[in-house]
Amino acid sequence: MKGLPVKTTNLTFSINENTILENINLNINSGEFVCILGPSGAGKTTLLNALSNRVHYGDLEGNIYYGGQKLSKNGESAFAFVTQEDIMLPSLTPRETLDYAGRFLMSGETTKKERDDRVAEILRMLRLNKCADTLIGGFGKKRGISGGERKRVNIGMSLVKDPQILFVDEPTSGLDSGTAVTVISVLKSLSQQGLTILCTIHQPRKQIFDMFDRLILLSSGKLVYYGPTQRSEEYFQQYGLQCPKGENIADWLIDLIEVKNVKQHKFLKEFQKHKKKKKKKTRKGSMLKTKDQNQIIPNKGRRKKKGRNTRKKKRNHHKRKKNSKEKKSKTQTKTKITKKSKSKGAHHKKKNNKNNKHNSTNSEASEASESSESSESSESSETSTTTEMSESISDNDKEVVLFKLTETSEESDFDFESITTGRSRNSNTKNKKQKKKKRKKQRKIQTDSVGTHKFLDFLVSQYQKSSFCQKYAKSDGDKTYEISKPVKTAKEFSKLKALISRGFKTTIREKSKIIRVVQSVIVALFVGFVFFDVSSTQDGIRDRMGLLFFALISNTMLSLISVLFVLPKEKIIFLKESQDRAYSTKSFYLSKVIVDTPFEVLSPILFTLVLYWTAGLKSNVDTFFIFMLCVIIVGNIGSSLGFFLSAGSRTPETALSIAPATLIPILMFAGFVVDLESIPSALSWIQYLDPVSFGLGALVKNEFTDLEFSCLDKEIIQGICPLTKGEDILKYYNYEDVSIFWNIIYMALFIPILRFLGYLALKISRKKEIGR
Ligand SMILES: Nc1ncnc2c1ncn2[C@@H]1O[C@H](COP(=O)(O)OP(=O)(O)OP(=O)(O)O)[C@@H](O)[C@H]1O
Repeated sequence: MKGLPVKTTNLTFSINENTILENINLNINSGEFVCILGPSGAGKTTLLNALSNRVHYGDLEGNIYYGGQKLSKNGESAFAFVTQEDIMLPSLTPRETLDYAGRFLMSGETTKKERDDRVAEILRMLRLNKCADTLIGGFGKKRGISGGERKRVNIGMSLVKDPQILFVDEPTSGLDSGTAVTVISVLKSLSQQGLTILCTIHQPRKQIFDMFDRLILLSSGKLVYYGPTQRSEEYFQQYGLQCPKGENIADWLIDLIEVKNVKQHKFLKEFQKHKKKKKKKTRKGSMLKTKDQNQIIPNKGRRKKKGRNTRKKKRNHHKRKKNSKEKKSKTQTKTKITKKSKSKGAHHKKKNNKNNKHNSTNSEASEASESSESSESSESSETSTTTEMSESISDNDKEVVLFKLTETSEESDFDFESITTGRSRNSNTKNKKQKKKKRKKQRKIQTDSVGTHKFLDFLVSQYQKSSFCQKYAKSDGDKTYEISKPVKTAKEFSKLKALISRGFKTTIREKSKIIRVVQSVIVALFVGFVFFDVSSTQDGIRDRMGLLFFALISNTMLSLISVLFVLPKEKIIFLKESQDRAYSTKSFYLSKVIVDTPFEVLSPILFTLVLYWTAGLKSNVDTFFIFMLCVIIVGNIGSSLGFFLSAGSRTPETALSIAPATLIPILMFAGFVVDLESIPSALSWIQYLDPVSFGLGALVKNEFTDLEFSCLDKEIIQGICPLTKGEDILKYYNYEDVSIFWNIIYMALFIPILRFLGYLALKISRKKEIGR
């Protein structure tokens, strides 16, 4: 396996001015196993989608390079995406699933033997040999292979085309911890074989977390950390943020960066403590020792704080005196240092720049420089950390705000100490009312995310300046890779053949269409016995018309419903495979029509054979075949309508709920329920959009022509039997001028029209869902 490196520069993604990803710089080497971690809504999936060219909405800015190149037209063949949902056909086995994926995605020149070998290799790599020939199951069918095995089949489907980068969305979701470990270890072994793998993950246990080479830590679309997974803990330690012993580092990291986390004050407290500790130590001696002019900034801040701290002064006169003295001395010191450090600061800056240059050209040296920074922090560790913080303060207003949080708190009641300890600073105040008021305010502050946002901004800007960022996110990175040539997949006709073969296999195994055939026989038997040997009396006229109407409507409904229960689910698979450019919409749609049609011919034939003779309709060969033809056409209209509704609906549920709304006008305007002559002229045009109205016209004319009727005694009115000739009946019901031939043609025209509309709906749906 040959992996490809991925590099992003200032990747920013926004939807309607809402920034989802902000300035993401990454440099992922080939063969690395990278984990994207962050709280819910952090932008993990969006980042994965952006990297895999799956965002077809919003504004994507910045650059993405795959193997040093921007994405070319055919470049997508270099990567594969494993969706969070295991979308696959339940009535296929893992081996068949991978084989069909191979027929769509592998090179058109691949022989069957090569494809079989590749499938066998993937089954072995993913440890799926045991269940290779078991039906996948699930998805409304009986249970088949396990959840972990399904996940691995899902991964396997992406591997058939031999990608260089694999994007995996939440591979462990819905799996128990043991199965999750198995899935991740399979991915790890793939990355060890050279494949670059990026995956989003939710709350991984330690064992899983440790398997990743690199960690992308996101919060609110911002990069908080990108670097080696194993060094993430060490990175945050330098800010006094320490994962408690025994706590899962991944959980701790998510808690740390979650903006709305009310527990966040815990980290602020840690951070505050750390800052104060460093400040104290720095104050003791580092001020004069340091050569960096930036270090005077905290003192500047402190000076301001003291100037503003009027309440404290009132409370403690003695303290105020001391403070005033300190202030004086600090101001003097500041002046001294500013003068002294002007030249030395410039020198130091130069030195830093030099180091940075060195870092970017030599990764080993960069490591050294980075560890020198860490050792700086261990040697005079406190000094170094304070330096980093003060740099951030002086360089960026945002951080100044962060540092001011405690200072301004005394004015604005933003009191970290009281937040973190839960005790009021004015604990000596005896006024209970005041205390109560204060506690109320504190509770409000705890849930306020302003502070945590600033805390996050601090972490983000701190990361931007860190050597980790220079080394892992912004460096030139891996140069040892080879870009595979885009794969030219099989011809569309071969894919159509594969789709038809898959369609017949799944239709027969799922028995959906078999059920449709059986249903039509049962319905025909039932209706045949209700109308058994329909009479030729006056009552028989209405019965015959009812029977003809019912034959048409029942076939429309049965075929419509049989499609609605199957196609929307297959549409999900179609959309998934279209993302991978497996085949064209035309091929999929055509294969569905080809697989559906034989069942939609067989069912009406069996229906007619059973019903026609049971009910005792006109015994004439022509009449029989015209009846059969009309029922076949109407059955196919029902399935075409089902295709249209399924293709145009987003979910199977929507398609099912729209179906009755389309059937009601078909029933109303067919000409049996309501006399079409009596319909208001404003609505009467609808009958021409009702295929059943044409069908009923053809069948009534077909049945009643040349048929003789008699009267029972009770039906004779004033000694006359009103309707004895079929022609009189046709005249009475306004079917006299109907042409059987043209009515059948008009009715049959609905099939191509609805099929075409279905195709358009599917194309539009594909465009909407996947952007092409
Ligand atoms: N199409 C969209 N339109 C509007 N907002 C969107 C869209 N897609 C994502 N977002 C928003 O972008 C943010 C990031 O979403 P994303 O799904 O990438 O987060 P996530 O980290 O993967 O979350 P989770 O772990 O819960 O899946 C969310 O606030 C989400 O509401």
